[in-house]
Amino acid sequence: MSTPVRNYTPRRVNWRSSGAPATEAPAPTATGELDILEDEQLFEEISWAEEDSAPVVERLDSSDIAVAVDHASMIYRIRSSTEYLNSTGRFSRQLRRITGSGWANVPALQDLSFVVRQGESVGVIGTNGSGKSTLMKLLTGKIRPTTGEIYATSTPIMLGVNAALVKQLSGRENIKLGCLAMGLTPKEAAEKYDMVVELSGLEDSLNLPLKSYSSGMASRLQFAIATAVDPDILIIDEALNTGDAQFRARTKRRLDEVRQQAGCVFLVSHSLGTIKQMCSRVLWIEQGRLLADGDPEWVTQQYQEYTEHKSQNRMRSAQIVYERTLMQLDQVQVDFDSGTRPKRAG
Ligand SMILES: Nc1ncnc2c1ncn2[C@@H]1O[C@H](COP(=O)(O)OP(=O)(O)OP(=O)(O)O)[C@@H](O)[C@H]1O
Repeated sequence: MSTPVRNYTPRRVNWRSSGAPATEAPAPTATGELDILEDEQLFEEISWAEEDSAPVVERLDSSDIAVAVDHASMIYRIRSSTEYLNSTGRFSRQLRRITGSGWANVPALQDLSFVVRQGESVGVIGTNGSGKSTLMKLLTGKIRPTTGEIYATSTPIMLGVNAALVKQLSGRENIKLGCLAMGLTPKEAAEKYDMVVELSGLEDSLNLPLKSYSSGMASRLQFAIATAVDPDILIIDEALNTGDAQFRARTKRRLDEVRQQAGCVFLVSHSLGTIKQMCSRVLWIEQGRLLADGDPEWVTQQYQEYTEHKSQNRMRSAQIVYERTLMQLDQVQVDFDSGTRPKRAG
C-alpha cells in the first residue's frame, strides 16, 4: 500500500449565499405532479441567488482528507463506425467531408469538484450513462481527466476488477498469484488464503484449472481475491458484485469488514436501499454533472422523484426537480497551499 500523503491543506470554498433565502421548491399537486414553473421565473430565481452569494471559505484539516476532485471533466474521443467500415471508400470520404473527421467527442463528466474526508462512506447514484463508472475510473487513475485534477492520499482500489485470473492455473494457484499481484507480501497472502477460499465457496474445485470453471465461479473467485486487500480508499461498483444469492450474502460480511477498515469508501449502486443503509453521504451524478452532494435521505428522495417523473415521461417535471436540486448544491473550489499538493490519483 502506498504511503498516505498528509502534507497539504485543501480549502473548500462554498459560493452559496449563507444569507440568501433558499428558493422554495414547487409544491406537489394532488396527483403527485409538480406545478410547472415558467422557465423565465425559474432562471430569474437562480440568477438572483447567484448575485447575492458570497464565498464562505472553509479550511480543512489535511489529515482529514482522502480524495479531492478539482474541476474534473472527461470527454471520451471515439472513432465513428463509418471510419471503421469504409475508411478508404469514396462514399466514406465524402461523408467525412460533410460530418467531420470521423471522430466524435462523448462528454461523460463536466466540471466535478468535491472533497471526501477520511472515514466517509460515499454513495454514488445516477441514471444509466450519467457518468458514475467514468468517475470511478478517474479515481482509480485508470483514465486521466480531460481537464481538472483528482488527488488522493493513496491509490483508490476498485474491488472486483484488480485480480486478473490465469486460465491455465488452478483456483488455488490463482488465489496465491492474485494476492501477490495486488501487492500483498507472501506472508500477507498466506494469511488471507483461508478467508479467500471460504468467501469464494469453491473449496471443492480449488485444484481444477480455471478454464474448467463456469463464468459465475470465475467471477466469484475474482471477487473473493479482490477482497484480500485492505485499501485506504475503497471503491465498490455494485455492478461488479456478481454471484448468486448465497454468495452475495457471504460477501456482505466481508465487504462490511473491508469497509470498516478502509479510510473511505465509494459505493456505486442503483439500489437506493443499499445506499441509504451503507452511506453517510451521497453524490448524485446526472448527465455528467454533480447534481447533489449531501444527506442520503434527502438526495435519494430527490433522485427518486426525478426518476419517477422520467419513467412517466413527465420531462418538464423531471427538469424542475433537476434544477431545484442543482440550486441546493454548494459550489466547491479546491485550493491548495502552494507546494503542498497531494499526489494525483492512480
Ligand atoms: N470507453 C468509452 N468510450 C466512449 N464513451 C464512453 C466510454 N465509456 C463511457 N462512455 C460514455 O460516457 C457516458 C457515461 O458513461 P458511464 O459508463 O460512466 O455511465 P454510468 O453512470 O456508469 O452508467 P451505468 O449506470 O449504465 O453503468 C455515457 O454517455 C457513455 O456512453
